[in-house]
Amino acid sequence: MSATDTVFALASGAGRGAIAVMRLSGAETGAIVARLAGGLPRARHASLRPLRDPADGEVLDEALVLWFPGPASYTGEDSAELHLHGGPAVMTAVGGALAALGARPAEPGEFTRRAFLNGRMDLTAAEGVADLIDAETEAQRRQALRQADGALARLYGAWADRLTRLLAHQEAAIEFAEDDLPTDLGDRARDGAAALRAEIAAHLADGGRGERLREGLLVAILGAPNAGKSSLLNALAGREAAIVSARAGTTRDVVEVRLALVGVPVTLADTAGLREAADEIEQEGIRRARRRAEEADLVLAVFAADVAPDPETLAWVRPGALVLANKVDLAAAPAVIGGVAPLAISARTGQGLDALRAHLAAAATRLAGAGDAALLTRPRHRAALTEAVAWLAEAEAASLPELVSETLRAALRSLGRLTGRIGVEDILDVVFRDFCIGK
Ligand SMILES: Nc1nc2c(ncn2[C@@H]2O[C@H](COP(=O)(O)OP(=O)(O)OP(=O)(O)O)[C@@H](O)[C@H]2O)c(=O)[nH]1
Ligand SMILES: [K+]
Ligand SMILES: [Mg+2]
Repeated sequence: MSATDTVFALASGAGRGAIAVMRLSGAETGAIVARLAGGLPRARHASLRPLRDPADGEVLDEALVLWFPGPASYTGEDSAELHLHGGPAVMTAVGGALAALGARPAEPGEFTRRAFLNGRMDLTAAEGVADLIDAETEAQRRQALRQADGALARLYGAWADRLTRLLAHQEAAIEFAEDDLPTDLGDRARDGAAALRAEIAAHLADGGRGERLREGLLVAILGAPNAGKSSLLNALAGREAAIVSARAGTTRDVVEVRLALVGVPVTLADTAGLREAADEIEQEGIRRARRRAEEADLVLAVFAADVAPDPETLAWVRPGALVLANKVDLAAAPAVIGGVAPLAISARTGQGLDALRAHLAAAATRLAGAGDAALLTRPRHRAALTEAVAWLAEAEAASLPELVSETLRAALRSLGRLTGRIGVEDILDVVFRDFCIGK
């Protein structure tokens, strides 16, 4: 299997549909499409053609054929699209004909991988394409589109360019020192490293919003048995997702629903009521409740207004938790619970739920709101940038010029891994373009 094979894949979803899009990419695309469609249409113009079986000339389908010669195509290679009638038999027949003509089925992500290998996009943009396909909500879609469009690629590429220039200055400083010429190039490299480090550090200090938006927020509902947790989940979800009953210990497992709040995907988790349970299954449910709450971005600590607050749930009244007094249709909400003024709600009558939704929306914006900023979205980005910051700090502190060079080079490698772009040649290019060293 080679990256230079001509590949094909169904670009639209599998199954029946009005139209299915079969996509091809690779050097043989033009020849294969010409054989199948009796000639190549004009580049980037849709043309209706019969597709014929190369073996016996039988018409397989009438298709819209689009021809995208490289390098101005998605993959950078010669590519084509066949818009077929969307039935399984059509797909099988056309797929068989393409294979008979020498193309092979593409691996998952292979079109985008080729686009990356051909320099059509960097790694972060390729990740953005994947995220765009997976996006469930508006805010996710905007963030993914921005990234696919190269927002992170431009930011990280500009940092890599600056770093390359600093490294070139530093190398030149070493050269000039050998010639006993006075120079402040070394200081300039060090100052530049400090400035760059501050910028990257500021980008890292985003509170994890981009990553949270990509992953979605986890909100866990905790409380004593019968506090009304499942009732609250159902009220917020707008459907009977969890069983509600007057019997304490109804919920045994974690019940989750997906919601979108201000465009942020949220998993709302209802859990087993916290108490000293004798029952083995209930104990396991409570263990799961606690584990989910530990993982949660936000805990809703639910108390019933008509009973005294239980110590198990009080232990979860900590910064980052939202304290709720439920059943305020039965009794007035206490002024404070665990030192915090609770939000008064009734899962039964709906009282206070709009205020709760507003609180949740504000939390979603605070924790995962991207606004217009290009935020990092993956642990991979965070790890590479954290590494670059550490190398830059070493460069600033290094006393030997060679060590400054070494550490700047390491920082550049970290950025290079992030974008998949930087090789040593880039540094050499700048050294020889920006400097006339004269020896
Ligand atoms: N009056 C009143 N009753 C409520 C309210 N919320 C829940 N209930 C009732 O309280 C009882 C327990 O509700 P659930 O939602 O099952 O409580 P839970 O916290 O999920 O209980 P477990 O799953 O056993 O931990 C049910 O009879 C609900 O109808 C409320 O706001 N007002
Ligand atoms: K219950
Ligand atoms: Mg329940």
